[in-house]
Amino acid sequence: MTSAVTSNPSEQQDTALPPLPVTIITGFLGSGKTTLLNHILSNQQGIKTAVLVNEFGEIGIDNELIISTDEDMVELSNGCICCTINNELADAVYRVLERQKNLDYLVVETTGIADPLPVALTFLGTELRDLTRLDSIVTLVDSENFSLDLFNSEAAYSQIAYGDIILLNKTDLVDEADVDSLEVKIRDIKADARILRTVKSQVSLPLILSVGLFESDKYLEEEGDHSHEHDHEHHHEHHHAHDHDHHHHSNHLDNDGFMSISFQSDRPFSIKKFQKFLDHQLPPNIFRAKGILWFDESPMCHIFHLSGKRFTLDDQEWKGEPKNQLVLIGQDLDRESLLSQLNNCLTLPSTHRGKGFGG
Ligand SMILES: Nc1nc2c(ncn2[C@@H]2O[C@H](COP(=O)(O)OP(=O)(O)OP(=O)(O)O)[C@@H](O)[C@H]2O)c(=O)[nH]1
Repeated sequence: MTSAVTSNPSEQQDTALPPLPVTIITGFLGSGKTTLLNHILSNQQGIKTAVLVNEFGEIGIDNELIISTDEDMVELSNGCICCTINNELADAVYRVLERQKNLDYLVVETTGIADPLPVALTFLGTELRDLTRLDSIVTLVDSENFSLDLFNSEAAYSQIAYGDIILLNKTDLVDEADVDSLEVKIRDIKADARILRTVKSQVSLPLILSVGLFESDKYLEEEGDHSHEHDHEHHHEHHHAHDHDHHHHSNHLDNDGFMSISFQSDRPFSIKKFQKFLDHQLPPNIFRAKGILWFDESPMCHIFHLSGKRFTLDDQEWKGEPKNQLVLIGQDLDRESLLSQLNNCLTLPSTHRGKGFGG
C-alpha cells in the first residue's frame, strides 16, 4: 500500500490547527503557582501563551499579581473550577481559542484547593479533546508547609496523586535532609512523577512544558470505573463524577471546610494596628492570605502574602488609586469577627486628617 505517498496534500484540511498544548498548574494554597506562572510568562520567548486563572475568593487579587505582556492573554474566574464552575472552564477555553487563532500554549492555574482531576477531565472528556492536548499536570509543593495530612484536604492529596511533574518548591526555607524525606513521602503517593526541586518556582521551562507526560488513556480508563493505583477512600466521587453532560461535581469544598473572606476598603490600614492583628488576632486556621495593602504610613503599594505561618510584605508603586484588598482563606473561619477586626485596623488617610482644624 502506498497511500501515504500518493495521497493528495490538497485533500488535507488546511484549516485544521494542531491541538493546543495545555499545562495545568496545581498545588496547595500558597505553594508557588502564581510565581511559576509569572516565571513562564516572563521566559516563554516567542511563544504566544494564554493563561486561565481561577481564584477562590470574591475579589481577584491574582489579577494584580500576574505579570503579563501584550502577547499574553489572561482570563480569570472566581469560584472553584474543579467543581462549581466546571462548565465555565470549558467556555473560557473556547473563548480563548476563538479570540486568538495563532495561540501556541495554554496554561491553566487552579486554586489551591482544587482537585486537578476534574479540570483535566474537562480537556479530555468534552469536544475540547480534539482542539487541545493535555501536556501535563504540574504540582507545586510548599516544602516548608507540606505534610501528608495537610489540613485533611482531599484536594491536597489529589494534587500529588495526579501530578505528572512535582516541584518541591521553597527549598530555601528547609534543610536538604527535610526535602529528601519529603521526596520519599511524595514518591509513596506518586512513584512515577518527575520530581524537581525549586526556589521561587524557577525551573527550566523545557522540563515542564511540551513534555507530553500526561497519559490520557490512563485517565479515560479510570473514568470507566476501574480501580487505580492511587485509590483513596475519599476519591471515589471524582471517578464517577464525569457524567455525560460534562458536569464534574465534587463536594470537596464542603468536605474540606474551606472558606474565603474578602475585605476591601478605600481607607488605609494603620501599620501598628495591622501588625497587632497579625500578631494577636490572626487565627491559626487561616493558612493563606494575600492582599494589596495600603498603609497610612507608606506611599507604596504593599503586596502581602501569608502561607502557613510565614508572611511577607513587598513594595511596589501604586498602579491605580491606593486601596486595601485582602483575601483570607482557611477552615471554619468566623467571618464577622475577622471583618470587624480588619475594620478596626483602618484609619483615616493622614492627608485628610486634621482638615478643618486650620492645618
Ligand atoms: N521563600 C520562598 N518563598 C516563595 C517561594 N516560591 C514562592 N514564594 C512566595 O510564597 C508566596 C505564595 O506564592 P504564590 O506563587 O502566590 O502561591 P500560589 O500557589 O499562587 O498561591 P494561591 O494561588 O493563593 O494558592 C509568595 O509570597 C511568594 O513570593 C520560594 O521558593 N521560597
